Amino acid sequence: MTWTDQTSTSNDGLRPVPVFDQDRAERAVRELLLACGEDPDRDGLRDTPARVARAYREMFGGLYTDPDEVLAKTFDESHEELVLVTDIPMYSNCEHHLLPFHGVAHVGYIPNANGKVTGLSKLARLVDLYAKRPQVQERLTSQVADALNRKLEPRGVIVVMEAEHLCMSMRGIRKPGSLTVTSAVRGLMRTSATSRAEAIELIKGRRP
Ligand SMILES: Nc1nc2c(ncn2[C@@H]2O[C@H](COP(=O)(O)OP(=O)(O)OP(=O)(O)O)[C@@H](O)[C@H]2O)c(=O)[nH]1
Ligand SMILES: [Zn+2]
Repeated sequence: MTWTDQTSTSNDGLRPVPVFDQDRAERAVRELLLACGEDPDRDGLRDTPARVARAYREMFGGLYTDPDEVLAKTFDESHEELVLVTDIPMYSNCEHHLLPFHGVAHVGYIPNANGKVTGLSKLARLVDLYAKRPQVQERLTSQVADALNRKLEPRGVIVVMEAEHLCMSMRGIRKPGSLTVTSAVRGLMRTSATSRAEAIELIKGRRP
């Protein structure tokens, strides 16, 4: 496991996790049900540990994929102005409560003078990949921006995410509908107020 941003370790905190351990996850879910006072052998729960484990394998699937592969293919296109994909649906899980946060991501970049651009779907793939990890929204936002910055060497990058955190809606402080907005800007998007304002205007402007 060599990719640069991979920081996950196994449960013992020592080794990187190369693959999802289905058996271990099933045992853990069974333990959790027992800890809650449930009977994991009753009809409705019998298949639940396996199901939950499979769901986690899918939801944390981004731990097992190299983000640089997503951006491996680039095109030479002489476009040196903003490329922006807005409203990319985003589902992640907060690493504090393992509860979902979900919303939309807006991802934009200004290609460099060589016009190195990537396929539009790759921006959404990148959001997906990083979202499918135990996350905090700030890190998710930065990781998408940093991956684009590293691989495309663009003149600027902007990533904005808006999400509702279920750990704030269905439990704890219980504020359904509250939105957390995070942004990460790199290069020209950080240094040029005009470039940043143009991108933010386009992100905001699509709303009625
Ligand atoms: N900064 C940040 N905080 C998050 C994110 N997702 C969840 N949290 C917060 O993580 C914090 C964890 O706080 P703790 O005090 O350790 O846990 P807690 O007792 O369950 O906190 P409450 O949610 O306030 O009940 C909470 O304030 C959550 O709102 C995130 O993506 N970014
Ligand atoms: Zn949380």
